[in-house]
Amino acid sequence: MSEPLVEFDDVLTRYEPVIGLETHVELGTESKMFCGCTTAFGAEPNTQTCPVCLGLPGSLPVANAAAVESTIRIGLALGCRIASWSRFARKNYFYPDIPKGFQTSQYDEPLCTAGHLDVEVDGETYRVEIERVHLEEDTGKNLHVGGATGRIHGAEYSLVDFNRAGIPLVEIVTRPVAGAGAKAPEVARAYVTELREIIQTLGASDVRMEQGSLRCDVNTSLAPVGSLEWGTRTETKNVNSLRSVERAVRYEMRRQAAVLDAGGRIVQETRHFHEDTGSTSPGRSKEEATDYRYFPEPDLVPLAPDAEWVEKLAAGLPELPAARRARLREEWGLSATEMAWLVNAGALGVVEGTVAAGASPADARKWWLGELARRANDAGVELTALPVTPRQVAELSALVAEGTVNDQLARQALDGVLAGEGDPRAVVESRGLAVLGESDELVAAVDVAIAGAPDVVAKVQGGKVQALGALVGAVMKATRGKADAATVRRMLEERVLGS
Ligand SMILES: Nc1ncnc2c1ncn2[C@@H]1O[C@H](COP(=O)(O)OP(=O)(O)OP(=O)(O)O)[C@@H](O)[C@H]1O
Ligand SMILES: [Mg+2]
Ligand SMILES: [Mg+2]
Repeated sequence: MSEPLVEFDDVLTRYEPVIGLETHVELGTESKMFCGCTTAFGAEPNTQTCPVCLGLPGSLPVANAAAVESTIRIGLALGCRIASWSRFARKNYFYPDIPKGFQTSQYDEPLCTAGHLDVEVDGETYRVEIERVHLEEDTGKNLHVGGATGRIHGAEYSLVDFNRAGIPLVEIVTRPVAGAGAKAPEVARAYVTELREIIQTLGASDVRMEQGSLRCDVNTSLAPVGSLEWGTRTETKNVNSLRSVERAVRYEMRRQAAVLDAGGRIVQETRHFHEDTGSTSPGRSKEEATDYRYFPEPDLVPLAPDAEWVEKLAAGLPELPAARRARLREEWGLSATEMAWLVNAGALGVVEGTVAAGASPADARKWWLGELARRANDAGVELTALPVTPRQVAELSALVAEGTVNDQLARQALDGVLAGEGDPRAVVESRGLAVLGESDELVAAVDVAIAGAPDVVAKVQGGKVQALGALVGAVMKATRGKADAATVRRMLEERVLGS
């Protein structure tokens, strides 16, 4: 189904976009949220269930302390206020993948509230306010089988796998973000990117979007420029790549503008994102919170994290990505653009590894942002996909620093490394790339150059010292770049000028 779309730039002439992100993260705890079943991914369907996560009558849940701890740490990393008293609630709705007929979630008493996350897009900082971070449980998975199309409506029957039901799920909800204008799609993506990196740094989840351990619902609305009221949002569900987050916002902006231009109204609904076309299509019209008949979960005691524990968790937080980037920029002397480029290339780790393996930050930066970036670009691959390790790059720069090779020979050694010939030192050996010292071979080459150019020698001796360059060049050529130019120059001076 193709819908009318307004050109992206054209949208901004009449409308202001507002975005909001709900991110669900499956926590990497050993066991499920309210029972002892394992959370391991990829097992045979329905082999990781018990009466609690199947919602059998009479079974009683117990909250997983490790999941509560992870949620608080995520809240702390986002600068949230941590509640001293918090409760679970039942979110009632009927769907085959929720065995209990309700999802145990948090409603008006979440664990964490009022945080923020700053993200950078094209050198501008955007503050994304966090409304709340709460703990809930994941649903099971419906599998639609058979039928002409294999899709939900064409399926002959559906199966349900409850292995995922009850896995701890943290939901991080932003407040509406206005004022990003044309950058709204990129701000949405930058936010999810940064959030994902924070959670990864905390070790709270493996945050694999393609496996669904991090999933994003992307809310988008448009309001006429200058309007005091926000427009009606649509909610694009379960967007499962960073690129898709950006595309979903972009598409919804263009689609909604066309609806509004034609005098239509946006209905509050969920929408599905289609990777292949980058478009969205309608899902179900959205329940209001009242439709869920939320009420406090009677089977679980309230959570009351004590202040001392929360303080201890705060003190134990690792260095977060933004702080790490700021520190490395300082230590490595990178410009903001260089840092942004490295982050984008996912290459912070390889540069860090090169420094850790003994290279100076200046050398590590020179190799990765210079020669290696060029090679990756020429080969049309990611920088980190080049078949060279940080340790090998450090070895290359050590070979240059100790004078075994010059820059040109080092690049030839890199050729060998990339061709799979082994470590740099081994390649220097096997390809015979070491710089020539004041060896018999070099003395001979110097003598040949002098004998072959009496006119140049006469010029130099007559006072035109700069003419010596021609002789240096001849020696370098004769030794195929393996000589050290400064050594050659000194040897020539000794012989021609007797100094
Ligand atoms: N006018 C708007 N335009 C864009 N985003 C909005 C707008 N109003 C609210 N939002 C965003 O929509 C999201 C709503 O998420 P929230 O979890 O509060 O409710 P929900 O989507 O109705 O519930 P559920 O968790 O059941 O999906 C928030 O991120 C919020 O910032
Ligand atoms: Mg939602
Ligand atoms: Mg939500």
